[in-house]
Amino acid sequence: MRVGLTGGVASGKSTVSSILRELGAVVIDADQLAREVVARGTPGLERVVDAFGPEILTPEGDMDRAAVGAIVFADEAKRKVLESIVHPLVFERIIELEAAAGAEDLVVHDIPLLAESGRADTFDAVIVVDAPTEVQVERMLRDRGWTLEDAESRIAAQASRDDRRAIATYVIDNTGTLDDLRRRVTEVVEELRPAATR
Ligand SMILES: CC(C)(COP(=O)(O)OP(=O)(O)OC[C@H]1O[C@@H](n2cnc3c(N)ncnc32)[C@H](O)[C@@H]1O)[C@@H](O)C(=O)NCCC(=O)NCCS
Ligand SMILES: Nc1ncnc2c1ncn2[C@@H]1O[C@H](COP(=O)(O)OP(=O)(O)OP(=O)(O)O)[C@@H](O)[C@H]1O
Repeated sequence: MRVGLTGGVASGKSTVSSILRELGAVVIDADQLAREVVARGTPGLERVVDAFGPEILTPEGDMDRAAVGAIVFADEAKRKVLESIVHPLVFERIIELEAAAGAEDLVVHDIPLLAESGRADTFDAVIVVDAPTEVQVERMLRDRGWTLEDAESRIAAQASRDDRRAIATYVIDNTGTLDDLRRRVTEVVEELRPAATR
């Protein structure tokens, strides 16, 4: 069974992914793949440098993620350029990893931009991690050291909460404690598992 997992920035997707892994799911993480395809020395990074200039490299030759983030979350056209390089490479890797998963596995695709992609209906079910905007902002400021402007520009670059909830088979509300979250994720997996073995 293939399940899409999405949620706004800092809604708690990665936390839900780790709980799902502990519960035995195979998780394919688009954010992680988006890092791998532009790792030091890759053709992907070369294309990003061609588009954005060598100033987006650190002295060690890695992509300076904070610098690229500052550029693309302030300018939609530049964000589209970056996405046009990174997304097809991520998509290729997703296909490869999916082919390697067992037919009986619960395969969860953690895709931050699933609502934006128009691909939600290619999954057997979609889990949306949901938290009010104020909670997302509070977590970004508290845990990532971002400024209010950084936080708001990422939220502005994403689909609305309503757009995400509209594609959900299951909404996981993440306004409570981590224990509440774990309970809710376990409940959703219990509902998914019988469907997976049918
Ligand atoms: C701009 C980059 C370099 C910033 O890196 P940084 O380490 O600060 O953030 P990270 O990659 O960990 O992403 C954190 C969160 O930001 C949000 N985000 C990332 N890219 C985008 C985007 N293109 N549009 C909207 N939100 C985004 C997501 O909620 C994501 O979970 C990086 O996010 C990137 O390469 N983005 C383009 C690729 C992409 O679209 N990735 C998202 C899904 S594949
Ligand atoms: N229920 C919760 N209570 C308190 N903190 C939480 C809760 N859920 C998640 N967090 C914290 O909020 C932050 C954001 O969570 P997480 O990294 O899982 O979000 P994300 O949706 O994966 O973010 P991104 O879109 O940036 O990848 C993390 O520091 C995480 O530990």
